[in-house]
Amino acid sequence: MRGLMIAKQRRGLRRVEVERAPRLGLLRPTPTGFRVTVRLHDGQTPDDYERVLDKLAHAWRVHSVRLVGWRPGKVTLVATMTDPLETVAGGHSLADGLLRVRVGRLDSGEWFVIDFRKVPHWLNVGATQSGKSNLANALIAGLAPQPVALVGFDLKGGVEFTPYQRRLSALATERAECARLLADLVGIITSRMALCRQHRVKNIWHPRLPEEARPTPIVVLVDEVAELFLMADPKAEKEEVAAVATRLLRIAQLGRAFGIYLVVCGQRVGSDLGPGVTALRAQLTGRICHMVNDDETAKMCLGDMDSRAVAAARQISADRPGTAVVLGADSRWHMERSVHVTEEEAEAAAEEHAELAPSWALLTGGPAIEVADAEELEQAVDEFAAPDLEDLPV
Ligand SMILES: Nc1ncnc2c1ncn2[C@@H]1O[C@H](COP(=O)(O)OP(=O)(O)OP(=O)(O)O)[C@@H](O)[C@H]1O
Repeated sequence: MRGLMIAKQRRGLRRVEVERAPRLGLLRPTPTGFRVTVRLHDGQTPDDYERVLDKLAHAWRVHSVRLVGWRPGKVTLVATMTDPLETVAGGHSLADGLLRVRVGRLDSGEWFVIDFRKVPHWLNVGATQSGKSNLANALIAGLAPQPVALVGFDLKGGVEFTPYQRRLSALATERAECARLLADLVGIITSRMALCRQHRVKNIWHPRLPEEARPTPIVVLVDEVAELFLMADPKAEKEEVAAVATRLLRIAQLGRAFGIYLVVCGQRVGSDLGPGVTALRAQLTGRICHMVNDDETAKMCLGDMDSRAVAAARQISADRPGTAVVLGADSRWHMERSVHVTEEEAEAAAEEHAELAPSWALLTGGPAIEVADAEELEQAVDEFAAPDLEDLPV
């Protein structure tokens, strides 16, 4: 490792960089390798370690080394002896508490948990055969036994989500149907707002809201999102696309507080699809980038947070489907591989828990509450809602 030293010269003092051995603390074993705290030399920062993790892995003869945390003057490194993503075993319950699903393993060996209450909306991107549907299967299998309503928007003509229909509260397979379901979902938000207002709480999870009044959380899975925005005949379709885009954006902006969560999957989410997609993408803070065909798509998915994340996504190989770069609750990026969940397994889970699917009528009817001032309520929705899509930057 490089450190800074003050070197004496004939005409004064000069700072020079020198190679210095890391000051390692005790090695503590983990299930997949070891963890160690390193004291930084004067002038070193955690970034100096981030830059040489590959070199450390070779020097220590381990599969990988990751920097998992730092305190002033110290960094903590985790070394993994073998590749934990080689195979990710299933065969256990994926549900991990309300609205939490253990969908895969991180390269640190820990579970990759999608926790909707921490990160409400997710973007799941990847080329064909990269593992997007497998991740959706894992989510369905993990959410099916939970008291959660599931809604499918399947723009592949229904081939993705129809097998799970008995556990879904609603399924839309065409854009016009999606527009109607989205309008219903905005209506659900409106009535949940009224409920929260009545109980003087800011969200449906507030302890002051009586348990019996707490509405069922809804997870909305959207497959092939580009199909919602592509227009063969802009003149005829513009209005419908704008309605879909505005409603989706409203749900993304307001959903968290009112228990509506989005998982948006697709091969492309580029701004070429229109300003609605750009605005929607900004609201989807959880990111999952499977193998993609170009840098642009990886950047669109992962943002410009860290060029190393984009480079890592571009290195995912086609013979490792289900592998992805993920960005979640801790705002750091990780390599992940999802648990392999076949369509048959997800379908079996959906069948087994079909009785947990609340009917759409029940969800849209909402609890019996008085809307004191419907006009004011509408106004509140508008206040939070999306700006005019025409005005959004592409
Ligand atoms: N984690 C995994 N482990 C092992 N195999 C996997 C994993 N994830 C996906 N696969 C396999 O890779 C193949 C492609 O996966 P999947 O259908 O999920 O990709 P996709 O991105 O949805 O593709 P498409 O867009 O073409 O529908 C499938 O045969 C699937 O079983």
